[in-house]
Amino acid sequence: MIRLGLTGGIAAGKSTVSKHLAERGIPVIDYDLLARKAVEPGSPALDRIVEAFGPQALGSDGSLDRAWMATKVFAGSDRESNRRRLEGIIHPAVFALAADEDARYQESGCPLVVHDIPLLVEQEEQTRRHGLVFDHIMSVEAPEKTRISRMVAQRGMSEGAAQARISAQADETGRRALADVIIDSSQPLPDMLEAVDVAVDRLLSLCS
Ligand SMILES: CC(C)(COP(=O)(O)OP(=O)(O)OC[C@H]1O[C@@H](n2cnc3c(N)ncnc32)[C@H](O)[C@@H]1O)[C@@H](O)C(=O)NCCC(=O)NCCS
Ligand SMILES: Nc1ncnc2c1ncn2[C@@H]1O[C@H](COP(=O)(O)OP(=O)(O)OP(=O)(O)O)[C@@H](O)[C@H]1O
Repeated sequence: MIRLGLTGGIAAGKSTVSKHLAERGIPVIDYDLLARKAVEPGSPALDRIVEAFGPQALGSDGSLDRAWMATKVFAGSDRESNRRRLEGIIHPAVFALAADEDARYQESGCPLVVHDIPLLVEQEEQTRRHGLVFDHIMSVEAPEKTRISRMVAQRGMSEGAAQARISAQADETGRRALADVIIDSSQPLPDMLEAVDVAVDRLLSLCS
């Protein structure tokens, strides 16, 4: 089974690419989704977050207050230590869930599985520790100013909050150092998806 790591900075277009690949019937493991699953009400990770950050971490419905948590880990002078603390709680659960999903796809004989993982560069060592070694890495890229305007226009984020997320992540150089496929998401969507198809078809043909 080919394991393709799909990465990119925030709002670069990873989900657009992974949705397209899923529509082609290719299995996708979505780490943002797993990170939400890991902190569902009743989960050990959510209990640990409350222990670490206090009851303000919970909204009135008892689930993680994501907007509050985002201000703790992406803004303020303690953001880096807070982020490390939150990641230390959530990531082990996320990578364990991802490894389980990956194993299920492997058992069912899938030729290719995509790991949609925003923090692939930052967490490369941790993925390896969970036995997740990528045969290929696709990085989806767009200029910072394009990504900021996407976040502002489509997600209602302030420019500062958008910039803060970018600053919390590896830069393009870090991603390029690992990637063997680069997808430019500043080109028109049909062209971008065509480039994705060409790259993925090539990977599939290499293993047949
Ligand atoms: C802080 C949280 C609650 C904010 O939630 P919110 O709904 O605003 O964002 P969401 O989870 O949808 O993430 C959106 C994007 O933010 C970026 N992002 C998320 N977590 C991080 C992080 N720890 N470091 C850098 N960028 C991050 C990614 O590009 C991600 O695609 C949430 O992002 C979180 O729990 N982060 C820690 C878990 C994590 O690292 N997730 C990334 C996948 S493993
Ligand atoms: N080639 C493109 N042309 C125009 N808009 C695009 C293109 N690719 C992606 N987008 C748009 O950019 C926005 C961000 O894309 P997407 O949600 O896929 O990013 P992401 O990398 O998954 O973000 P996150 O890191 O938050 O998960 C979306 O509104 C998407 O429609």
